[in-house]
This record gives sequence, structure tokens and C-alpha cells, in this order.
Amino acid sequence: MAIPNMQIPSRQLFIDGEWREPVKKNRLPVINPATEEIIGYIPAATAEDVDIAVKAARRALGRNGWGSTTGAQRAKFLRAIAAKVLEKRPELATLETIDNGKPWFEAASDIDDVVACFEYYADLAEALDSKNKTEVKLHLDSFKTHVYKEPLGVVGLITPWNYPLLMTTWKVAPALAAGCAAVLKPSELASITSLELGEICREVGLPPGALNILTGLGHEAGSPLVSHPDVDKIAFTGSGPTGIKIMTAAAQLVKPVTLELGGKSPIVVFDDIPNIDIAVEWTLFGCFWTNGQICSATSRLIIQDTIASQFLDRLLEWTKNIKISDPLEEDCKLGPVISRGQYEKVLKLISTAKNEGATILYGGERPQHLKKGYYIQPTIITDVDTSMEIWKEEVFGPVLCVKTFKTEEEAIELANDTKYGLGAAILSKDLDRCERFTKAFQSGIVWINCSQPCFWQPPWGGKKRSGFGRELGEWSLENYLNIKQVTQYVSDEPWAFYKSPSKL
Ligand SMILES: NC(=O)C1=CN([C@@H]2O[C@H](COP(=O)(O)OP(=O)(O)OC[C@H]3O[C@@H](n4cnc5c(N)ncnc54)[C@H](O)[C@@H]3O)[C@@H](O)[C@H]2O)C=CC1
Ligand SMILES: NCCCC(=O)O
Ligand code: NA
Repeated sequence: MAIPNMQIPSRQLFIDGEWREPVKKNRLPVINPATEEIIGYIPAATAEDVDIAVKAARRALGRNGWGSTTGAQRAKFLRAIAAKVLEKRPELATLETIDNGKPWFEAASDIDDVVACFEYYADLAEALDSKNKTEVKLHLDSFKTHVYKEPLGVVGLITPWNYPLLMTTWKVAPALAAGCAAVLKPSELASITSLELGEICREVGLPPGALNILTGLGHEAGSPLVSHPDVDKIAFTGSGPTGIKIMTAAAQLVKPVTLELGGKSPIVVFDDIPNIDIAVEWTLFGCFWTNGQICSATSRLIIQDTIASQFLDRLLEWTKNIKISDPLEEDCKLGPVISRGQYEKVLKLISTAKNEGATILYGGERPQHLKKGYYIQPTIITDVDTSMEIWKEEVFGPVLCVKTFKTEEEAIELANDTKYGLGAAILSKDLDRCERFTKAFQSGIVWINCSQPCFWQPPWGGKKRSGFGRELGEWSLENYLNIKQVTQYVSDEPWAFYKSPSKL
């Protein structure tokens, strides 16, 4: 259950295992998107704090430090973090709801995923102990080669606001499991629970400097982290334009990046779906879950013309039934979007669609019963042309646009008609057809007869402008490991490349 009237804890930056005031002493307001009120403040880090945090992280990796721990030792810390997160579930879910606006029940289930993710990477950290040295067979007997997997070093983790603690965890858990020391920069729009992770790390006695948490603005705290010469890698989730800036800055130092950027994912629905209500519900969930703010949202419905009218009628009935309310209310299924800026951006995209000739079949406005808060009705847009902005650009709000198709070829062409390539869904009884679409979709993730379920074991990431690299599963661990080749000469014979001088 949500905790009523919960106050935001007042925190500083988490550096070197302790709370530390930012050098410039600046703070940023925390706004509850359901009330538009300032409910607290977070510290605003700048380049000076980034440098202090990176030095702390580097020290943590020093001789006998965090970097020389075994996987089994790190697993103990990860499990202790998981246990503390679980213990604080009601508080963390409530904080996340008042900071981000997502329904409390969703926030609580994200916290469950956070717990599972830390536990999962604890297991992988442990398993690493037996896998971090492997022999590579050579064609020569005079040499022996093995490969070490070792922590990559100090990593910068920059995260978004849509799943605040979960996106933090997707990066922090594998980075720590691998033995890296990390500097985390969560989104200024929802940092509260990531700061609470600092308190949890303090409580479980995580070695100082292993995880440092710097809240602050992108250009003031994120940018210096990317450009810091002693940061070995950047892992980023967020918008395309910021991803481009990060990749450009990192390229100056030949710093590796993984980028999980936006999307405009399709959901293709065929007329052989066995149950229209089941398909309608997946369509809604695929786009309106998390208040529509999911990078993988299947926000383009591509529906076979033979059932389009019947499907849209039913979709409308289900959409009208969605409870929009303060996200702390029980049974809320749609809360506000994150900020005034996002609210205005989403409404502008809707009005542009209208001006370009699309039809707002449902929604498109603030719900009448909610006078305050960044609420937008779940919105369904038809008569969409592929040249329209609403078809092409990521909205990151509860907005579904619809197009019909006649043939499989047309459906796949529409599905792939996007610069993005994160997710794609197909709903059809015909599993051979689902297989054909799975192969044809230009995406990193495919959902068959569902949309959005996301587990921590399989890989997560995209292609095209949705970025590259994979998070989750064992793939994420690889992001934070350096692969070191070690080759030993084991023959007693001279190498005999140069002519030997006369005998001594
Ligand atoms: N794909 C995804 O998961 C997300 C996509 N978005 C999209 O991005 C749009 C803008 O939202 P924002 O919150 O402004 O996203 P953003 O991509 O700018 O922010 C994500 C993170 O990057 C940081 N950041 C911003 N500029 C930076 C820079 N120059 N160097 C290093 N770090 C920097 C931010 O502080 C935040 O922690 C949204 O309207 C939405 O469409 C937003 C959040 C998540
Ligand atoms: N369900 C997790 C989605 C993560 C993301 O929006 O990046
Ligand atoms: Na907020």
C-alpha cells in the first residue's frame, strides 16, 4: 500500500560512501507531476563534483579495493542491497510515484523487478569466478593463451526518468557485479529513489567509492561525466538527441558507449486473433502502460483492414474504461506525464497531427475531472499518413496512432517504416506467420501475442536509431568487462627471429 503524506528525504550527493554537499551548493526542485507542487529538493552536481566522484571510484578500484574483490564477495553486497530494497518497498514505491507520477501499483512492481535484478546479477557475479579465466587453444605448442575477464574500470551510468530506480538498477547491478566502480547520474526529473539507493549502499556497507550517485542537470553533471578522461565507459538510456551528444563527446576520447534510445515500435494485429478482447488489452498495455512513457511502447497500431472497425470500436470501449487519477489512488491505471515540458510536448504532437489531417478518435486533451497535474487522456489517432510527425516521432506519452493494412507485405513495410528499431509486436494465431514477422522486424525485441512484458534474463536493446549494445541478462555483464588476452611463451627453444651474434 502507498504511504500517505510521505516526505522526500533530504539528501546530498553520494560520494565515496558518504553524503556530501555539492561544491557549488546548488539544489534543484523535485516536482510531483500529479500536483505540480514542489515536494523537495535534490543536490545539483557540477563538473567539480564529477571529478571528486570519479577520483573516489578510481580509488575504490585501487590495490586491494573493490576491483580486486571476487565475484562471490560482490554477490553478497548485491544480495544485501536486494534485501534492503525489498524491506523498503512501500517507501520506495511511494517515493517513485510522487516523483514520477506512475501508478503506485506499477511503481511497486518495478521495485520487485529491482530486487530480482540485483539478485540475478549477484548470481552472475558469483558465476564469474569460475568463468573469468578461460584457455584459448592454439595451433602451436610453444605458446599458451588464456583470456581474463576483468572489470572494465570506472563507468559512468546516465539514466532516464520513466523507470527511475529500475533503469538505475539495469546499469548499476551488472556494473557492480562485474567489479566496476560506478558514477551514476539519474534524471533530474526523477532522482529520489536513486538517491535512496545511496542510503541503502551505506546501510549494507558497500565499499566507499564503488557506487557514487550524482544528481543534477544533464549539461552540468551528465556532460562532464561523459567527457571525464578517467571514465572508461558510458552506459546511457534516454532520448536520441542526448544519445548523439553523448556518443559525439565520448568519441573524442575513444570511450565506449552503450546507448538505449527512443522508439516508435509497431504492433501488428491480424484478423485471425482468437479473442478480440485479449488483443485489445495487449494493444492498450503496449502503449498506455507507464503513462505511455516507455521507450519500447508499441505506439503504432497496424491493424488488418478486415477487422479494423470492430477492433477500434472495442479499443475505444476499453480505453474509456481506463481509470485516470492521482497515481497514489488504488486502481489508478493512468497517471500524469512526468513534467510540464513533457505535457506540452505531447499535446503539441497531438495538435500537429490534427492540423496535418489526422483524426483524434479519442482523448487528446486533459481529462475534465483533473484540474491540476500533467494529465493527458489516453489518445487514439486514426487517418494517419506515414509522412506525419505522429507516425514518425517518439511521443513518450499515452498516444496510439493507427493504420490499416491488407497484406502481410504491406504490414511489414509499415512496421519497419521507422528510423527506430527497439521493439515490435505481432498478434496472430498463425505461428508460422509470427515467425516470418519475427525475422522481418527490424528491431532488437519481438513480442508475439503480447507487448511489453520485460524480464531480467533476456537481452534488451535496439538497432537503427534506437541505439546499440544490450542490457539485462548475461549480455549486460559483458558491457562492464574488459577482455584481456594473456599469451605465454612456454618453449625452452630460442625464438630465432634475429640472427644470433657470435657466442659470448
Ligand atoms: N528512451 C527512453 O527511455 C527515454 C526517452 N526520452 C525521450 O526524451 C525526451 C526528452 O526527455 P529528457 O528527460 O530531456 O531526456 P534526456 O535523454 O535528455 O535525459 C536522459 C538523461 O540524460 C541526461 N542528459 C541530458 N543531457 C545530457 C548531456 N548533454 N550529457 C550527458 N547527459 C545528459 C539527463 O540529465 C538524464 O539523466 C522525452 O520527451 C522522451 O521523448 C526520455 C526519457 C527516457
Ligand atoms: N519495461 C522497461 C522499459 C524500459 C525502457 O523504457 O527503457
Ligand atoms: Na519529479
